[in-house]
Amino acid sequence: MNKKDWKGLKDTFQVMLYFLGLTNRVSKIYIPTLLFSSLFKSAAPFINIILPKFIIDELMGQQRTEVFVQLIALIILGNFIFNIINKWFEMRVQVVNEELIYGLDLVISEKIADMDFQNIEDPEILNLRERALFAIYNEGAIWRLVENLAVMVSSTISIIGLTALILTLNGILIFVVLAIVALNSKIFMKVQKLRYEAGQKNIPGNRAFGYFGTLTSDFSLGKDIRLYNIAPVITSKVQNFTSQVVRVNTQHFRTEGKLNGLSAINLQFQLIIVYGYLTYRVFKGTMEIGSFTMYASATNSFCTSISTFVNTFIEVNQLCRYLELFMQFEQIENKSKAGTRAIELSERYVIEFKGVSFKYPRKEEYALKDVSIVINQGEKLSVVGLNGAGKTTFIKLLTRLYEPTEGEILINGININEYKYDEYMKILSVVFQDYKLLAFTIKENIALENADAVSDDEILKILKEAGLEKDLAKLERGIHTPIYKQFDKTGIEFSGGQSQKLAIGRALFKNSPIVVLDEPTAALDPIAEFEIYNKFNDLVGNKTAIYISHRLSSCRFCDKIAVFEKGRIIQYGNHSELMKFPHLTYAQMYNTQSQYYI
Ligand SMILES: Nc1ncnc2c1ncn2[C@@H]1O[C@H](COP(=O)(O)OP(=O)(O)OP(=O)(O)O)[C@@H](O)[C@H]1O
Repeated sequence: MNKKDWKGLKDTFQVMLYFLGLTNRVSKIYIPTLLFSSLFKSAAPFINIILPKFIIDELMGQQRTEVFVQLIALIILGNFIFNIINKWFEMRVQVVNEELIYGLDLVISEKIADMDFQNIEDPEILNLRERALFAIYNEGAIWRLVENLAVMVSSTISIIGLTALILTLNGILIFVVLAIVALNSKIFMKVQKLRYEAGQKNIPGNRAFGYFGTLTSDFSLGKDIRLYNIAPVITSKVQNFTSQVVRVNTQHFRTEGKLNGLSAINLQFQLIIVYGYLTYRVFKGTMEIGSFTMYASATNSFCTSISTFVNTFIEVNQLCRYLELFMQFEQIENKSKAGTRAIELSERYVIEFKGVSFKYPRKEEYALKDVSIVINQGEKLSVVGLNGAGKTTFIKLLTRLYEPTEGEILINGININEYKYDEYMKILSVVFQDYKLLAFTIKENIALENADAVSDDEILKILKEAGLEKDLAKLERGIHTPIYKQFDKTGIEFSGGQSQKLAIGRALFKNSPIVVLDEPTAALDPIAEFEIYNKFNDLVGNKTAIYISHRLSSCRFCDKIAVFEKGRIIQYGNHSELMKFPHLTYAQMYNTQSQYYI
């Protein structure tokens, strides 16, 4: 074995240990169940190897009926008991398998939900995730690994027992079998390599199937699919990918078939040698028929066990290559949650951006450049600017979805990254433009994890403040009405404006000292917008509030306005201060919009 082989073996063991640990974390009984099942399986075949020898010896020798009947009864009873216990083990293995699969699903979902947001958008990490999940879901790599390890244990036990048995006859037979197995293992390795290569070639095709599969079941795309007649485009793309996958698989299975045929021929050679030798011994009179049967079947079982062991080991090695990707994915560091400082609960939270610049991952240009601003406790700040000016990015940094490339963001003089992530999230209520409602009831959408602990009246009060009172009055089940129809056909589909009010209600319910609304009124009609803004100062009270809006009329409610352009703050002040400069951006934007209102 050269240095590279040793390293490969070391990596394989590392991956194996990692996944055994992970499996044990997910299900404590999985490994013991599989292990006992394998131990049992490896011991049982000995009944059918050793007992027939005594039956044949008896038939060829003294032919005592009672001994013959006893031996037959023993073999039947032995097999009966073995089968019953084996079935029980199979059933248990199936149950624990399910438990493991669900548990691993949960581990993967938690990892994805817990990942730094910027990683979710990073194409390299997306690619790694894709390949890691492909190994788990399409290749079933984790459970195959554990199952294979159990098979290796059971075949090792069989090999030890059978070697002892065969050595009582002729040690050379063992070498004959080993030589054939070595030859067939080479073939098996080649088959595995081809399978891996075919799998890798099929990844783009499988990814496309996954994508197109979700397209057709994505309810939100239903309208576009019908109105733009997208279905034929999807079908033709799927057909393209199908023929690509079929081409790769046809070529692969053709080669695999030839190699498997070669391996079958090798096995015939082994049979000829073993049976030839045993027959020679019988003819020479140095072996009885009973022993002939026992040794023939022991040598066959030895060959099967050793092939199983070697092939399983090769497969484990291959699986570890797949699983390494998952290991890398699971070990991606979670930087945004590294803070350890407790947030001091206070009435005052002063936010400060100090020379903050930011580039999105793998982007050359700055989305924010040298932004410095102080937002005092209770202040209402309006953030305005043209599309792409950097307004949402400003909020994404404040909410720790991304970290500044340069400069820092402070709250009460301390870098926000130092605060414990969960505690920091509690001081912020944010409604983004692309907020999402869930297929839960209205109450659950508002109160989320606290839904059971909160009274209906509290929720109704919030929804009234958010302007949804009249809409709720029309619903038979009120706040217990489910949204969307995924789980309940009487679920409702809110309009854009109603959904937005609900999302605002969710932010109000959170009752955090800092409220951020990123274009909160975009989907609202002018009357609802007027009502929300009129009421908003009351709703928000003395909380700090940051509003991003394209409707500049809303800025008049705010203490300060920050005008963004190309990632920089180019103007800052209140409405009347900024209107004093008619040739600058704010006044021009305001005047242009007000022309349309008049
Ligand atoms: N996830 C992202 N990855 C790469 N670039 C991005 C990403 N999100 C935004 N950008 C870029 O960063 C810049 C600022 O975008 P941002 O969304 O902050 O603008 P905005 O002022 O909120 O725009 P809008 O008014 O359209 O919502 C734009 O050039 C945009 O293309």
